[in-house]
Amino acid sequence: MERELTGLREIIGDCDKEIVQALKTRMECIEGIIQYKRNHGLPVLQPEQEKKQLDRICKEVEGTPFGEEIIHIFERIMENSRKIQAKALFDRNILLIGFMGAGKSTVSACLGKMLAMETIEMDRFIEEKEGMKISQIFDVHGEEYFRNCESNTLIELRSKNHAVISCGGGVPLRPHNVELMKKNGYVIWLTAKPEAILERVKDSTERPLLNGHMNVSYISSLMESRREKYSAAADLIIDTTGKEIVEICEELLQKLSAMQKNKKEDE
Ligand SMILES: Nc1ncnc2c1ncn2[C@@H]1O[C@H](COP(=O)(O)OP(=O)(O)OP(=O)(O)O)[C@@H](O)[C@H]1O
Ligand SMILES: O=C(O)C1=C[C@@H](O)[C@@H](O)[C@H](O)C1
Ligand SMILES: [Mg+2]
Repeated sequence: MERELTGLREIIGDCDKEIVQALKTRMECIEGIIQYKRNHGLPVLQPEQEKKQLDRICKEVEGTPFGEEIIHIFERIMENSRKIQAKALFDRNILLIGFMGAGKSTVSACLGKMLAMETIEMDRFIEEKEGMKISQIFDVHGEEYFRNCESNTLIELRSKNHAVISCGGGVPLRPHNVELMKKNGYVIWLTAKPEAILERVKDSTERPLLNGHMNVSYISSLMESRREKYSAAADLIIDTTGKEIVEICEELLQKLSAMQKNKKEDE
């Protein structure tokens, strides 16, 4: 009986060795793919390719016991492959800035999934720390206090090195914040036409600066007054008007890779 158990454990040990070897080979292939994509200016991530691989695995395990568990393991393998690709392609944080409703939070969530990167919402981070919603912080402590919370959060986030950070809409207003952001990663400015912004945020009361001012003319003038500040902070600008989220993320990744490539060639 005991010998049978030892035998089974030995087989598991051999399986693990084979799995480790196969994973090493798989990761090496991923490194090769990264290099190829870089050299040929191809999109960073190709979700249709991942879907093809997963379909292949599903067929392979069809009707076998543990099919569901095996698929689950492969999903993790693919998630980690995305992580390796993203780490190789982007060596720094990605910080999203822009007007309220420009899509920073939505794009950040989508990018985080695509690149298997950690995502950080500055507004949520502050809400958790202060134990109240942004609108309450404005009501109880005033805007200046909230702006100090933003600056302190940026200081805390200096320790992050591979995250997508969705900044509050007003973060680039302070020059010192801009300095911190630029040191901490690539700053991407998401823009949208005032009409599109209004359409996106008109039913929400969560943005204190817009409460009582839900109209295109107010949004336009506040946006205009901030344009120079956003522009000074931005490494890259992406117009989101009329675009789907995935489309925006793909454009962002394409432009970011090209920018990184140019930067490295200049160095
Ligand atoms: N490209 C888009 N097309 C249509 N709707 C969008 C787009 N991007 C975001 N939205 C929608 O607009 C709303 C605001 O988006 P989101 O919260 O991501 O903006 P934000 O830039 O994070 O705003 P804030 O600065 O207030 O945090 C959400 O309901 C979201 O679903
Ligand atoms: O643009 C702004 O000033 C703000 C944007 C939101 O993300 C919140 O940070 C807050 O509502 C202020
Ligand atoms: Mg947001």
